Amino acid sequence: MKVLRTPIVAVLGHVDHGKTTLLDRIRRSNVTAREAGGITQHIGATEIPLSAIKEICKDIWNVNVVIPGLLFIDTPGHKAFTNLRRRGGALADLAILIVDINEGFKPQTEEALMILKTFKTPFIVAANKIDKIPGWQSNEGMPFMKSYAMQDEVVRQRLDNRIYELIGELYQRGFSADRFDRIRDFTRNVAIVPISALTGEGIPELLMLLVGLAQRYLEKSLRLHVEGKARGTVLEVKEEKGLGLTFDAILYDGTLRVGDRIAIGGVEGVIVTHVRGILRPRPAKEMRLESRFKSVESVTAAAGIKVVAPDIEGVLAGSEFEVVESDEDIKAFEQRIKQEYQEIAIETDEEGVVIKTDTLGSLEALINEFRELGIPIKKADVGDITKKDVVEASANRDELNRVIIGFNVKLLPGVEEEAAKYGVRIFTDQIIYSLIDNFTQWRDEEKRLRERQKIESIIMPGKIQLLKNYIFRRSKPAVVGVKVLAGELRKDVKLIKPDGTPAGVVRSMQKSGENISVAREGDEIAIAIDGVTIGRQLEGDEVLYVDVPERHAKVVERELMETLSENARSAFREFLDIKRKDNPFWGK
Ligand SMILES: Nc1nc2c(ncn2[C@@H]2O[C@H](COP(=O)(O)OP(=O)(O)OP(=O)(O)O)[C@@H](O)[C@H]2O)c(=O)[nH]1
Repeated sequence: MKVLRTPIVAVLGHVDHGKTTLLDRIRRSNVTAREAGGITQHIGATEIPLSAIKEICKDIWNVNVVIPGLLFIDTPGHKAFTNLRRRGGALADLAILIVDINEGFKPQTEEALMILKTFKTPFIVAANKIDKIPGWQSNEGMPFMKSYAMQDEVVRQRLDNRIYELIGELYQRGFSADRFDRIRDFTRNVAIVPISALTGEGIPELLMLLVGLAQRYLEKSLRLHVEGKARGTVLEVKEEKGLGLTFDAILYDGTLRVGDRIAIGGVEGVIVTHVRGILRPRPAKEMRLESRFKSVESVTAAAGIKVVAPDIEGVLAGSEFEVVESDEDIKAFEQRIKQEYQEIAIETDEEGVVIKTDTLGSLEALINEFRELGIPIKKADVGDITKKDVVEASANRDELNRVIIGFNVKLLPGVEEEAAKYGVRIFTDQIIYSLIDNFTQWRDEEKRLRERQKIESIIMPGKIQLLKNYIFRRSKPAVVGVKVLAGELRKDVKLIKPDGTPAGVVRSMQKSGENISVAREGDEIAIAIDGVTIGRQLEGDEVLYVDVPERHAKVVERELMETLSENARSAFREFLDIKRKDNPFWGK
């Protein structure tokens, strides 16, 4: 028979949308479910064996399942998710994205989605707090479909409307989703299960779908070597009274035994030690006993355990460990950890921003998102922000890249002063989504500002008509009424005639008796022109063009055409024709 390991499930979602309540509810479940097969408490995780899931779902159970159950990681949230890694990705095999159905999407919902996308983790959306929908009649622990059928028509409508909103939100972010009972192909669609973590409604469907998803998609990766090499992820290192230093871990592969030699990722490289003891929590009813743990000889994945081992001071939370039998094994482990780190932490683009994060997982998610946005990355690494980072960021040619993005990291002393000195901007946040949002907003605003500055310093095309009936003075300077036919006219620009000959410099402009510095398409104004005499170089009724300097004309033609009106564009083309009549390469 195929032996599949227990899939590991994480719960993600915005603050207060109900992650903890859902985990609590699943942990407590109803009494019969607990008696049915023991929902067992692990270290850092809760296991619901298949028998207990079947009991919770008994009204609707219709699947053929060979996975042994589900293991929920007890620490909810994206941090737990991105911190806990295993070979090439996140520790969790599956995720529940919990969204308060009455509030909809929030920043951390966005963030969770982003992370799930990065790690390609299959997930189900739990639309929580349906009991708060006005008029909802709660039915403790009932399957959603059954409880839904018992609600008033208007209440059902209210719920459906909110589900549609969620579908819309997910659609905008590239996910096709629907209420679970309307989905046929779960490979293409994200299922939304309406639940109440408080009353337990919908939890039967949620669990059953998770089991179904695991069974369908993960068979290959779950078909592990329960007998193979033990591998796991460290949750945290903890001092335990009477035991000394221990580490809590999730074993995701193989069987770990007391006496096994293990290699673990540490602050300063790989640590090699051996398992002195494996502890599991005592069942709740034995809680009064002296110790909270019981010692076991071996344990099989997936499981949450506490490991007693010597020399583990430097062990890094979130890193992997593996049983090693020989020196080659240790080397291979070191190599793999290094390679994985190198694959993620990058030092590539010559020009780009600097990214610093707290963990490899969050680094991976951020890099992924920046790549998708097309923002260059010069350096990405785990750790606090240092002066060296400031120096690297400041070496960028483009100011838009003189930026450090910090997720959940500190600024080391002196960094702020250094950044101010070198004109480096630092963005930090504890939500990836807001971090990216703040940065891109700044970047967009900065770009707009530049564009404006560029436009303001560039002499833009313009075409004017002299008005013969409004000649106020013939020379020194000539003062004459004009109409701006296209583009704009500024003080101090030179003018030319359609044959390319110079027609003086605009010294000043007046509109309705007021001095102005710029006139736009359609304006009728009086201008003073230096360097010409009306009756000699000018008749006083001709069309004139702004003499855009060659360097400016290049910029206009290459970059600013889109900012011009239709009229200004054709006036500019006429102007270029004049200039290129004798020199076809003018302004090219
Ligand atoms: N009415 C109702 N309230 C709920 C439900 N689920 C959670 N709550 C309440 O919502 C509040 C927040 O729930 P938590 O479970 O603490 O939310 P969380 O997502 O774990 O929040 P953080 O741990 O702060 O991120 C609590 O007051 C819960 O009692 C539900 O299904 N219905």
